[in-house]
Amino acid sequence: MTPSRSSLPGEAPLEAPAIAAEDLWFAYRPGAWILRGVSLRVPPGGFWAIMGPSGAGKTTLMRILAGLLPIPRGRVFVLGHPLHESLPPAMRRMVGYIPQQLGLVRGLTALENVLMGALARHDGWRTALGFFPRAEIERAYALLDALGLAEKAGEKVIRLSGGERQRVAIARTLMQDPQVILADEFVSDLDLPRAAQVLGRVRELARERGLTVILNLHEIQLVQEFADHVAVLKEGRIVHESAAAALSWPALRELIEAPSEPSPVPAVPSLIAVDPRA
Ligand SMILES: Nc1ncnc2c1ncn2[C@@H]1O[C@H](COP(=O)(O)OP(=O)(O)OP(=O)(O)O)[C@@H](O)[C@H]1O
Repeated sequence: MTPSRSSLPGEAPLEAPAIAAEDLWFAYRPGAWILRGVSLRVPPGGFWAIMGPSGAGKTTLMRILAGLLPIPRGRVFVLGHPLHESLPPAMRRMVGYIPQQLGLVRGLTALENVLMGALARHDGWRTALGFFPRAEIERAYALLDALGLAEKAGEKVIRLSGGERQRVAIARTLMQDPQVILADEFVSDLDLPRAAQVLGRVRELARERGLTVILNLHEIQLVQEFADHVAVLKEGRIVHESAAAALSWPALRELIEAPSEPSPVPAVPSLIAVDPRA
């Protein structure tokens, strides 16, 4: 069941969101709630930014949406499937997650890293040993080419610049054929012009493919230029949502500096999550 309500008489049908969270709570340790009742609905094809101060819970939220953390309380739907129940493996491939540290294998080449994105489609021993069908190799190369990295395909990741690595990570995620991309501050190591270049390309590719994208971003200029919608997370709660262009830097600062309102604590104290990967 998806969380979309049916439309009222005379109203256009409501589009089911690509990602929806309903009253999502999360704690790494008993009682220390990191997310406190987060609700959001990201429409298909949306290009959303999540902003907020350090420690607000942005990475935690991304990891939950990527299916990497348990959901102790609340409901999350990805492409209409309930993530709080079990998500079929085929659905997991529909969600591409780019962590802040990118998760590339530095000793492998750019092309080999991109091919990793196809692993889930080929679970035989040949791919485990690095033999990919020719068509996949050509696709991986085409993706690197589309991101301006054709001539770096054979270069080991350890020898690439920060921006080149970011583009390899994007190519690897696209290789997975996702419908949703979740990217966690993946351009934070770049200066603004280079971050803008990478984000511009990601937006183009996302539009061409009809992807839904959520990015954790720190720079308001990048949010205004590239995102169509922004949500601000503070102390585990969404304190603002609007069109990205409508959020100014002074307004963001005011939101972040405003005194926090107390939030009700969930009634079931035993629902505590532990991060198994921590
Ligand atoms: N594995 C973990 N175990 C325990 N606490 C954690 C773990 N990961 C994060 N936290 C805590 O959860 C809170 C939110 O962290 P999170 O990384 O989600 O915030 P963030 O908004 O992404 O911050 P930043 O912008 O600095 O990356 C922080 O107080 C952090 O210390």
